[in-house]
Amino acid sequence: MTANMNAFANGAELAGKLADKVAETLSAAIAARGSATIAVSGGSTPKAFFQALSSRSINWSKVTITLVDERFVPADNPRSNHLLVQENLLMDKAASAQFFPLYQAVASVEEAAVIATEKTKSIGFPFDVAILGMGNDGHTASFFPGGSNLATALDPKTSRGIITMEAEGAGEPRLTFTFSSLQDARLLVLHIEGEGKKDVLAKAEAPGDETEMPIRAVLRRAASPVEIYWAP
Ligand SMILES: O=C1O[C@H](COP(=O)(O)O)[C@@H](O)[C@H](O)[C@H]1O
Repeated sequence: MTANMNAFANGAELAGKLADKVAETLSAAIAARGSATIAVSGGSTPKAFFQALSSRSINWSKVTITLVDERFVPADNPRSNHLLVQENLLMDKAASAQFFPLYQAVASVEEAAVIATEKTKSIGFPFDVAILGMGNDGHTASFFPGGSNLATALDPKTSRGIITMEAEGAGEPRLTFTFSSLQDARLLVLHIEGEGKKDVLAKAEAPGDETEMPIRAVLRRAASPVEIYWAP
């Protein structure tokens, strides 16, 4: 599909403009369908964007937020994506939004994936907004190079929902929405910052195997145009 580059002078400008675009999209979804859904990423990049978004005046009580992916750790773990969202997005005006976590307090990550899929069944057909990040290894969501379930996660025939992923670069076992769940979001954003990530993106845009840089699946095959938000 197409990818559009939206470049900004710095991270603060990007955070504000992306928050405006997302707030506008969520409001339009509420006006059209009575509710709105958004799946967000974790990691180190989205903090300022989350804080900016939480200040936007939209009808947050009609918004459901979930995660694109999560580590199999409880929400009080410093590496939890839930914790990042809790501390930076589910506050201020956005405190009234509903949040669906992917982590479940059960014995195995496989069991958690089944429960999370069931609990998120009512959202994301498609998501109104999905915000993806990208690691320096070309992973997005928890689609890691060498990941245990990578082929299944990227297969367009794999149904919507959450599957598990284990990979050397992933740390803990992961829970991730599948490619089919994310690629048709009404607003599909790839949010990256820094010159290093720009270089990784250029490499991903060059010919090569999707399994080496799984972000390629999104750049090449997403049904929705990919809006790239980048700042140095
Ligand atoms: O592991 C993860 O990393 C990516 C990228 O994170 P960043 O720290 O390089 O911004 C993130 O998109 C994903 O949600 C997260 O689980």
